[in-house]
Amino acid sequence: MSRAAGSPGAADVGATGTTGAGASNGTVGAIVLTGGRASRLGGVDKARLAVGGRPMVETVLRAARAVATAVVTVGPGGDTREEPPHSGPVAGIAAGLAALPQGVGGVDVVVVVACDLPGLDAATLGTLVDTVRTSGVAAALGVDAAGHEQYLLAAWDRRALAARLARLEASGGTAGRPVRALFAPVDGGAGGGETHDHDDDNSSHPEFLHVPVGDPAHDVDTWSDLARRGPVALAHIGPVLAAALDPVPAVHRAPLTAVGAVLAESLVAAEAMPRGRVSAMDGYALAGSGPWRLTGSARRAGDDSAAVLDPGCAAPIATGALAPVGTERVLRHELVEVAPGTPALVTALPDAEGVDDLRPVGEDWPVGHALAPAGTVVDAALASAALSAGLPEVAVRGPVTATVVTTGDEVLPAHTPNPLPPGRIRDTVGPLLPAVLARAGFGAAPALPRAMEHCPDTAAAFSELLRRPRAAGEVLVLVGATGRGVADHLRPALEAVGARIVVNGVRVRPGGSQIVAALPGGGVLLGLPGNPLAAVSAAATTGRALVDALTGRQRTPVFVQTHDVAALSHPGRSRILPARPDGTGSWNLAERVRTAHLADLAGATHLALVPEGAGPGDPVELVAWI
Ligand SMILES: Nc1nc2c(c(=O)[nH]1)N[C@H]1C(S)=C(S)[C@@H](COP(=O)(O)OP(=O)(O)OC[C@H]3O[C@@H](n4cnc5c(N)ncnc54)[C@H](O)[C@@H]3O)O[C@H]1N2
Ligand code: MOO
Repeated sequence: MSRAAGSPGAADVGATGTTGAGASNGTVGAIVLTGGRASRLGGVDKARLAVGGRPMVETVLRAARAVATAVVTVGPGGDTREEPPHSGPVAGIAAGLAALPQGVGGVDVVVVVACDLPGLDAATLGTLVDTVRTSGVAAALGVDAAGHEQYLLAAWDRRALAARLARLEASGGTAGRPVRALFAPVDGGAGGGETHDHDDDNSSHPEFLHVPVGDPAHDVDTWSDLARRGPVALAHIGPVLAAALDPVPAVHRAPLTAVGAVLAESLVAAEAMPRGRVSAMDGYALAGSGPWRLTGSARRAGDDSAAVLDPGCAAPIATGALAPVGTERVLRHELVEVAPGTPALVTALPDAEGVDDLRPVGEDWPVGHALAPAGTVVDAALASAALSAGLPEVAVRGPVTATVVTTGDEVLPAHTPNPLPPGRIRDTVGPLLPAVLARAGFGAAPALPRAMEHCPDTAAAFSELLRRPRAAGEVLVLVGATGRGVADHLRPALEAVGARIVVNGVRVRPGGSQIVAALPGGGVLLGLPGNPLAAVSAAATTGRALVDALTGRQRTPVFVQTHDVAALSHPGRSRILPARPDGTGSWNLAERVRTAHLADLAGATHLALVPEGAGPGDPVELVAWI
């Protein structure tokens, strides 16, 4: 995790800032925990994950600075660190407290917050601080609307926090302790350790108060937590979809009918390659040492008769033929000389030194050899190899299928002749989407051009379309209506039919308004923005991530160095730009694109994914879009 941007350095600790929102009879300090391994987020730098366009840690720091005169970040690159590193939040809080100003003029209330609270605001922290000050409890902690405690959203009486940390330190140390240990009952204390709702009468003098704060108590622990908070980064679509959608069930298929599907299990050879001792060349099977008498009968591929070759003898043998019993070596005919006679004599030429054209059983692979891991796409070569390995069937998922439906009452079929009525346009993207989706990994594109299904701009038509029963793994690809305009029925219809939205916008241009949702009738919706270039970009990128999520496909991305990536990059969102080879091993990216047509994509075989905030020399991912 990098240092929290804008976090105060050690010199800033104790600097004067905004005073607490509560009745102030001392100063407020804040400990912001930025560490943690983010294991359910694939180990990303959680603090820097952006929600609403701002890294979560910046939101939390902004709120903390509004109520506290001293703010300490604890974590890698922060003001201080837990000891030892990665020893958990309690050790982090101990390190943070030690870094806050002590003694006269020091803090009397300590706010303890995690960095992953993107809904946090100053008012919430002010309420917690006020609660501690006015009630005299050890700590006030936030709870969400469902009543779940958020231990890392609390305001503490400094002395109570110090005492509890000292107690834990004395009984095994603070390292590795769960944060709830700080709230554990203290033996002998009247009402010790009890937590009470804020509204309770406090006759039993609880040590802790629950303060209902609602959304600010929701942390981001998973990809689904992140996606619920609005547009996700282009780079995070894959993990967000994988976390939100179940893969389609695995089925068994004959290898050649599984091309395009994804291995659900590793492909393990049932038979060795080769299965028997066979000749790699047309030549002579040889037994014992030479010269050899050519007495054996010729051996052809497919002949499994019980022929025996005696020592000192040779027999003609064909490529792929099983060697007769007794064969010790095979030499291709270029490497021997055959002298006529009765019998003829076979002699090895000098170049035969060290050569043996007899293939032992399992020379290429033994029984049980894993030819490809789960997640591999079955291509023609792998299907063929599965046959070589004696597999009548392979376990696969997919291919998933796509049904393309256009929207927009202004959109007329692609073949509509001139003159078009004013304000109307032709469908210039629907007919080619099947090919783009096929490139992304969906099942084979139907023949083009084909009649597109079109959904009229009415709420009823959208609801009917979204409710229609669909097979698992069928993706409804809708073009347009993803916006929030007067004619955009998709979002209201998704809500009306009870769909589960899993991606609600992506931080990318073009294509930012795209939507992915699990549909009530089965299947998944991929809502593409209506502008043709945005639709193609989203189909190529989110489309392939959907295939990955639904099939378990593992892909190796293609990264390249390009010219001017830093100049082309935007700080807050990715860009998708047409890419063309420059003829010298690098790529030229279009500087800008117009999205209402595909003219800027003509001749560009690839789309370049320019990461947000890219620096000079940063790699760019290339996606073959068609
Ligand atoms: N207030 C805002 N308005 C819009 C924004 C925005 O951020 N704020 N973003 C713009 C961008 S960028 C896009 S992309 C679109 C996405 O919205 P929709 O998915 O609802 O797209 P539509 O409004 O349905 O269509 C947009 C555009 O594309 C034309 N279109 C639609 N389908 C086809 C087709 N099959 N073939 C050719 N052209 C098509 C449609 O006529 C519109 O002109 O929102 C912008 N607005
Ligand atoms: O998604 Mo819009 O067309 O960014 O271009």
